[in-house]
Amino acid sequence: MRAWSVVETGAPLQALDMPTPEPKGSEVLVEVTHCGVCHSDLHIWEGGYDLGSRGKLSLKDRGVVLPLAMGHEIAGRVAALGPDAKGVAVGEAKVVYPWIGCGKCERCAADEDNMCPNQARTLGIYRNGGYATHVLVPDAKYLVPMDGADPAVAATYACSGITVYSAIRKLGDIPPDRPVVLVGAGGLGLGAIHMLRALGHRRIVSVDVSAEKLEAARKAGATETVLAEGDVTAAITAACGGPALAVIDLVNGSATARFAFDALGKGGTLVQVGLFGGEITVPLPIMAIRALALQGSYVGSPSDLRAVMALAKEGKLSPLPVSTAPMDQAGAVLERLRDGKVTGRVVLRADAA
Ligand SMILES: NC(=O)c1ccc[n+]([C@@H]2O[C@H](COP(=O)([O-])OP(=O)(O)OC[C@H]3O[C@@H](n4cnc5c(N)ncnc54)[C@H](O)[C@@H]3O)[C@@H](O)[C@H]2O)c1
Ligand SMILES: [Zn+2]
Ligand SMILES: [Zn+2]
Repeated sequence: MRAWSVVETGAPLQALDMPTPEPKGSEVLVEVTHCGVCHSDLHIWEGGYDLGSRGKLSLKDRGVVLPLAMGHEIAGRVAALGPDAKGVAVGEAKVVYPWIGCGKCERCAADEDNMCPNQARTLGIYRNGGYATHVLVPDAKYLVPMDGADPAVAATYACSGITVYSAIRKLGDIPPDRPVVLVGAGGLGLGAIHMLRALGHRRIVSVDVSAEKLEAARKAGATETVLAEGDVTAAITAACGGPALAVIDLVNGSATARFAFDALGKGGTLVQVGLFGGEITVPLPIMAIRALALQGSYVGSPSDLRAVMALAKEGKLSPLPVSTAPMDQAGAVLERLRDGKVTGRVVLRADAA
């Protein structure tokens, strides 16, 4: 097999040839057909997270070992089965749930792998992922049937789809006409617009630094857009017709979290999803007096992936704008994403490499 791998932080990816793994026990070998390029891959490639005054969370701190084939938005076909693999057959088209936990703890037993304290089996971060011709999946239960979906779009549900689905649910019960503010109109941001619409929301305020991204947000169904310059808090308040009660920050850097927090009105919730990094300080009496909630959100569960695939199958979820590129162009795609030149998602195609 071949894996387009990070060998050194920030250096070009290298195509490494290695023996194709033979699945043991309940493992399943999947031949990758598609893999989305997520901004989280960029954070890995660039070497870690910015923790503001606490410095940096490096790959070493996170336990990420190089060389690594990144890629956690994987679609493919079952290529080989371990002797104990059940409920799956060679040749079947699947989306891979990559946020795999230890498989032994209470959270994993409750179908909450993304909340497992030990994520050592997560594909594309701690184990080789989908920037490769093949990926080894620990168990067939992490494979969701493609069910006739476009694999290039369905691949994106494994991260951006479930991430926005899970983040929206953390806002609680919001009436369909109450505005939901989305900071960032990239892969996740456009996905979140489609998801909000699929869930019946009618007012969506999209905020981004790029006029071009805001144009894409309007096409996707945002009802208001705010260019993130000048007094962004005031612009968000104006777009909402008052202080915001529901904000999802899909960038979550020092600047965006600041204006997102400041835009919150009484009883408002800010869900923090992005990993751009940095920090904000919050005035504690304001938190209390306004009864505000700050809530982090990390990807989604295996059942979230099944729920998102079902929404798509019912025709409720418009597909994220996806363009494809050959797998061997992964490094160039990462550079375009870093430079803000990607609208929607780029999905790598293994057969085109
Ligand atoms: N918490 C999670 O579970 C989770 C899951 C997936 C991705 N992420 C993170 O979410 C973030 C977004 O991922 P993506 O794939 O959508 O990235 P992307 O590069 O496709 O989109 C980022 C968007 O943010 C905009 N932006 C950048 N700086 C901004 C600013 N200061 N103000 C307003 N807009 C700004 C960009 O113009 C772009 O449209 C990344 O940090 C990624 O790592 C988190
Ligand atoms: Zn991702
Ligand atoms: Zn676990």
